[in-house]
Amino acid sequence: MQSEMKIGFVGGGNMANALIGGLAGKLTAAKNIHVIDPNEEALQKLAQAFGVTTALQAGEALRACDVIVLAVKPQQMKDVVQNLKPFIAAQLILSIAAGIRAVDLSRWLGGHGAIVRTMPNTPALIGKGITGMVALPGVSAAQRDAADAILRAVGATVWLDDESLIDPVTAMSGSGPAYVFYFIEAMQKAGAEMGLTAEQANQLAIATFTGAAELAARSTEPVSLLRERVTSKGGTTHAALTSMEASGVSDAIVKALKAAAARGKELGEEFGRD
Ligand SMILES: NC(=O)C1=CN([C@@H]2O[C@H](COP(=O)(O)OP(=O)(O)OC[C@H]3O[C@@H](n4cnc5c(N)ncnc54)[C@H](O)[C@@H]3O)[C@@H](O)[C@H]2O)C=CC1
Ligand SMILES: O=C(O)[C@@H]1CCC=N1
Repeated sequence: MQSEMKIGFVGGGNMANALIGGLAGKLTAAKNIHVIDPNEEALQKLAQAFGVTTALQAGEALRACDVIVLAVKPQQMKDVVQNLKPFIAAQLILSIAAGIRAVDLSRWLGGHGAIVRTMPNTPALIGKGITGMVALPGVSAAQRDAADAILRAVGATVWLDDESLIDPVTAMSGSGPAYVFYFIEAMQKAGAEMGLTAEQANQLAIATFTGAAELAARSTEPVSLLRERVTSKGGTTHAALTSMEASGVSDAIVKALKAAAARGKELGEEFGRD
């Protein structure tokens, strides 16, 4: 059932598009979604695609919102939030920015307590996102439900007790779609180098990813067992996995995710000062 929730977006870029795609006309009517962005082209695209209302800067429409989603780059957050301050009263503030800590957002907003920090991902665009979320103690049960409803409109939600775990979530599912695309690109390249057409390589790589991921999602058994079932003794999979182990692929992936989490923490320290 559609709610009457009024949702403001500050920033109408990639991630706002992904979220609005799942919300407009579903959780709430498109007219209840208001987007602020200084980029006129971005606003036109959103208005045309979803029928949301837009403005180049914050105004009364933002003040009337129940929830305001902060969807600008971490580097811009402090300036953006300080300019929003005159328009913030009781609204729930929902940040999707990597790194930026809730306590810094609260300070920039003069001690605002109703803040939920989240980390969604781009599959939200097709309703298959997953979002890690954490609430400041000043968030009411109703506001927590509203935040959950917004992110559940575009996929699954995982609530965290400890804000520091948002950086690992960012490293896994926030940035994760890029690792999957990277792996698919490498498989496509291999297929093409071995003589398949680009179209065949594309079809084979993507169907393998979606099929294996669906199998893992539906299985009650550990993923390692599913892997072993593909790996015949002395066979082709064994040859590939032995080569990957020799190249340190698993260790490299663990190292890469830790680098992403460290960068998240660093962004918070770098752009959350004063
Ligand atoms: N792209 C992704 O996969 C994910 C991104 N995020 C987070 O989402 C946030 C936005 O990222 P993207 O959408 O990828 O970036 P983007 O660059 O596509 O969008 C940012 C938007 O903010 C707008 N903007 C700049 N100054 C503004 C201002 N003063 N007021 C309002 N809007 C302003 C820009 O014009 C742009 O349209 C970031 O903080 C990022 O960490 C979180 C999860 C996944
Ligand atoms: O790369 C980034 O910083 C953002 C956060 C997660 C996905 N994209």
